[in-house]
Amino acid sequence: MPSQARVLLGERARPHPVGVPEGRCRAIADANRGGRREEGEVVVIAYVTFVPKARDDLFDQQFSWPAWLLNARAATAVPGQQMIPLEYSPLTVSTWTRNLHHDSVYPLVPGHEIAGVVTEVGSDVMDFKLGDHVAVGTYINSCRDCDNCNSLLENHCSNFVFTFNGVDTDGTVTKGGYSSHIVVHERYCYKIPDGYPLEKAAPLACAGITVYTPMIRHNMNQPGKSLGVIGLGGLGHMAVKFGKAFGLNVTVLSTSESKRDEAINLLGADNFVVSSDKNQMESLKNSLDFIVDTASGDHPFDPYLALLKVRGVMALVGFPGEIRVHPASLNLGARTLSGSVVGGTKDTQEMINFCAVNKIYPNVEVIKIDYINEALERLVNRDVKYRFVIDIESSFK
Ligand SMILES: NC(=O)C1=CN([C@@H]2O[C@H](COP(=O)(O)OP(=O)(O)OC[C@H]3O[C@@H](n4cnc5c(N)ncnc54)[C@H](OP(=O)(O)O)[C@@H]3O)[C@@H](O)[C@H]2O)C=CC1
Ligand SMILES: O=C/C=C/c1ccc(O)c(O)c1
Repeated sequence: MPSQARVLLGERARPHPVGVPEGRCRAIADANRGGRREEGEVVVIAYVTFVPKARDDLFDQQFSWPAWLLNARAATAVPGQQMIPLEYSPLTVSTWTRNLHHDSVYPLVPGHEIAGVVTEVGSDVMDFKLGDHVAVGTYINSCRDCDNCNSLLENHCSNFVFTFNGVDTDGTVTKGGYSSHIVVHERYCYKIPDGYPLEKAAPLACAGITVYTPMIRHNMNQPGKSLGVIGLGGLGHMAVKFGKAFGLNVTVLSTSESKRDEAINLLGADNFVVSSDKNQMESLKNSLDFIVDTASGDHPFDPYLALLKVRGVMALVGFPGEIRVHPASLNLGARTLSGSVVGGTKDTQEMINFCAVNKIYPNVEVIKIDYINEALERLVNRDVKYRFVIDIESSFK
């Protein structure tokens, strides 16, 4: 019988040692709970991303920065246990953190792009050992019995458990990576190859796999094909990197003229189009094999679908409020509008290995915890290239 996976975070809440301005956050005393381990689980303490998208929600009375500050502190204070200190934690606050689904359970500890070092392994763990560098992504459990799980497409298991704000098989609400450590079944843990910078690894576990999956599924790893990337953010910049590594002709479709130079000269995109410029969009019509739509906000779909060749595919990975498409945008040219969500465990490990071999690294800005409010401000203003990563360990030194 497979052992049950759990994600369990910091042991005890303590007064946090880092000053955070009054009114910006509120401490949660009961955010943590005792850690338990079972066979088959590894303990990971890590770096986590931070990507808030709506400022007000971040200061929601029950969403609390100190929740994870406290967790991070507690990690170093638990005696007698080998654990992985949380080192970097990219800031990502997504739909759940914002309670857009109205299902958030508080206190809420986010963080679903996690990278760290294994400090403890359960007796049944086969593939990991102490000291391994590992990542944990969007989900930490699934039924392990359905067709999707048996195909290692656990991301489509109807019982998959989100890394935070999910209800695990034992009824507990999961807490994410803004924490001292995470205990996770090895199935949902990915090996980071030797030499891969740990502080850059966390975004692979969500941003990376989310764009890699539809690109592979739609055979966009064939050199010479043309790729459009809507939205140059955490996901979009990874799509550009994968596109170039696959030998594609990459066009960035952005709302921000200010990103042109970076897209072309740093990320290596072949073309950059401001989506509000009708002439630029017109010149691209019927030219793209595939588009990956990473835009986080509402936007029209018809102008982008018009850029696809006959039988071209646009894969939606972002979560706009709604999709409105004129039927002719799909019927004429037999175009497809598809969707995708993160990726399975096999594909995730494959993607990480691909990144290591091809030296594909997410662009991150490593920050300490006391920079959190400035980071928030900059995130709101889309001023980050392309993930803030919190160096938790150093923040407490
Ligand atoms: N399907 C899945 O499995 C997953 C989905 N997501 C979703 O993907 C989306 C992107 O995430 P992430 O990359 O981290 O977010 P970021 O905030 O890092 O980037 C999103 C980018 O979208 C563009 N954008 C924002 N608003 C609009 C708008 N109204 N119209 C057009 N473009 C817009 C901007 O790029 P620019 O300035 O270039 O226009 C922005 O930089 C989010 O909706 C997120 O929830 C995230 C992870 C997994
Ligand atoms: O089931 C849907 C999950 C989507 C998702 C995963 C990760 C992330 O950052 C999101 O914004 C959405």
